[in-house]
Amino acid sequence: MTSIGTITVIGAGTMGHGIAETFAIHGHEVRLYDPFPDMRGKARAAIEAELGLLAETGRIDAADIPAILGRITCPGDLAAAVAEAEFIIEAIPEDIALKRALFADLDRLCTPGTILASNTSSLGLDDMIAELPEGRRACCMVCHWYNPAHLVPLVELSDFGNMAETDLARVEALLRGAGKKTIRVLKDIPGLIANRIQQGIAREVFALIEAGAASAEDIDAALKYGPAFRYATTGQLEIADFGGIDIWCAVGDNLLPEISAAQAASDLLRRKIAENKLGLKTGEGFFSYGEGRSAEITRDFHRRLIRQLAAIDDN
Ligand SMILES: NC(=O)C1=CN([C@@H]2O[C@H](COP(=O)(O)OP(=O)(O)OC[C@H]3O[C@@H](n4cnc5c(N)ncnc54)[C@H](O)[C@@H]3O)[C@@H](O)[C@H]2O)C=CC1
Ligand SMILES: O=C(O)[C@@H](O)C(=O)[C@H](O)[C@@H](O)CO
Repeated sequence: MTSIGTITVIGAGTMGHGIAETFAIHGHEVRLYDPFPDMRGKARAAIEAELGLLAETGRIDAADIPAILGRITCPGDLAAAVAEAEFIIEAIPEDIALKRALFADLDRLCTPGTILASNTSSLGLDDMIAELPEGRRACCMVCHWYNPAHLVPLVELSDFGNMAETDLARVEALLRGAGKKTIRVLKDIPGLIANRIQQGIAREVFALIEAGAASAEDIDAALKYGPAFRYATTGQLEIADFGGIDIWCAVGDNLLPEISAAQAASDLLRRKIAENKLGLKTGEGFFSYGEGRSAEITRDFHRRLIRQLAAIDDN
């Protein structure tokens, strides 16, 4: 099986910069393309800051940082960014029209056999590539990373039977070689696996806040020191086995009629959007962060995740 060489990441935002950083840390030449120069600049600054914290916490050697940065180029021209690339992943905004247009551009610009992946959170692969020729569609997949991409181990691979096994195996080897934990999603279901689970949890959390069941701090603490604490080392199906499937069945019958079955995002989120309380990026969401503390708070969040990484390294 031939390993993947040059990698191109399209979209240098929240996810794209971390994906590019991850591949560069693991020795790959990476082109990080974005049409907006300011985004390319912000991406490089974010990568440098994150590499500094990885070095400070011993995850990488500080002496390697110049070489890692040297493996990342940030072209502003799409054709140049994708030339000779063997694996391309897009992390552009979650907008089906944008993604369809980008895949059409990639079909025009890329050599046959180039693997094209989407980091989409919720859109269907087929919706993005339906207009592409059959041969190009057979090289398309979803490759869904979690935020922050350079720290969260999970990457969900999903081709829905669309790709040759050899190509899927090459991507799997690429990601595992970059320290990621991959799973294969077998059905064309929007949101894949972990996002569907996560949205189910978030739906109930927002419903509990709306109902005034507990404070925001306590609801987050309940998750952090309860189920999420267990989930860090033990999956839900194992937990059901350990707790007793009969118990999980009985409790399910009692509680499922009681919990939220909302079929749309909570109005609580819409009210906060209307108040421009978008979270850390506007200084307030469910919690208040004050002005100009985004970098400090993000660094603390990453430091917590790095400690968590150390804990699961032995798993
Ligand atoms: N933010 C998150 O927590 C996660 C997001 N995702 C998915 O990753 C994708 C990207 O999300 P984010 O990184 O959060 O978005 P973002 O808004 O932070 O970054 C998107 C980047 O794409 C660039 N861009 C816009 N139009 C473009 C185009 N036509 N061609 C190339 N670049 C373009 C923008 O300049 C921006 O830098 C979305 O599909 C999202 O659903 C997946 C996992 C987590
Ligand atoms: O949480 C993540 O990192 C990913 O699962 C995402 O796709 C987005 O954050 C999404 O879950 C937001 O709803």
